[in-house]
Amino acid sequence: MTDSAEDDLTLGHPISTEVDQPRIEKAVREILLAIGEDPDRDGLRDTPARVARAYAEQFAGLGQGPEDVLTTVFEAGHEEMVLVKDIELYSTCEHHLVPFYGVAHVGYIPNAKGQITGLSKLARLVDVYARRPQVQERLTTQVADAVMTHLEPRGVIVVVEAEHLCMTMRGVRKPGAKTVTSAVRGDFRNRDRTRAEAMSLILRD
Ligand SMILES: Nc1nc2c(ncn2[C@@H]2O[C@H](COP(=O)(O)OP(=O)(O)OP(=O)(O)O)[C@@H](O)[C@H]2O)c(=O)[nH]1
Ligand SMILES: [Zn+2]
Repeated sequence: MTDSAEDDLTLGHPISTEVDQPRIEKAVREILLAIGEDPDRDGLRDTPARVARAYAEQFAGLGQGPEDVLTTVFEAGHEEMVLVKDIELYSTCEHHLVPFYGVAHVGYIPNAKGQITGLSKLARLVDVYARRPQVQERLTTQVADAVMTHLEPRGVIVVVEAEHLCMTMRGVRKPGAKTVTSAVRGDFRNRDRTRAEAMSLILRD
C-alpha cells in the first residue's frame, strides 16, 4: 500500500482530509506504552503511522455526506422497486472501536417522475455511513433517510445484517450471533404487501 492520497483514490479508498493522522500516531504510541509494550521495537516502530493511515480510511465517512455520492440522479420513468442486495460493509463499533461487518440491502420505489440513481451510488452511500464510529441501528436509519431526502422516492427499505467482533472476540463471546436491523419509510412502512414483497426478495438466496 502507498501513502499517496491520489493512489488511494484510484483504488476507491478516499483518504479523508478530516482525520488528524499525527494526533492518532501519538495516541497509538501511548496505547502501546499503556499495555506494557515497547513502541520502539522493530515490529511496532511503524505501527502508529500504519494505524493512522488505516483510521483515515476506516473513518473517511466522517468527511463525507450523502450529497458527495448521490451525485447521479436521473429520470428513467421506472416506477417499480429497485433493490440492491448483499452490499458488503465494514464498520467500526463506536463502543469498543472494533469492527462489525456484514451486508446491507437497500431498496426503493422511485417517485412519479421515475427518479433513480446509479446502483453503485447506493453501495457508496452505505460506505459513507459505515466508515464512521457507528451503531448498527444508526447506520441503517441514516442510509434510509439519505435515500428519502435525495431521491424523494415513494418508499425505501434498508436491512443490515452484521456480526459484531465486540460480541465475538471479547465480552459475551458469542461467535456467529447476527444482528439484523431494518428501516422502512413511505410505502414500505404503510403497505404491508410492498414490505412483504421486498422482504421476500431480500431473504431469497
Ligand atoms: N444497540 C447496539 N449495541 C451495540 C452495537 N455495537 C455494540 N453494542 C453493544 O453496546 C453495549 C455496550 O455496553 P457496555 O455495558 O457499556 O459495555 P461493555 O461493558 O463493554 O459491555 P459487554 O460488551 O457486554 O462486555 C454492549 O452490549 C454491546 O454489545 C450496536 O451497533 N448497536
Ligand atoms: Zn462494540
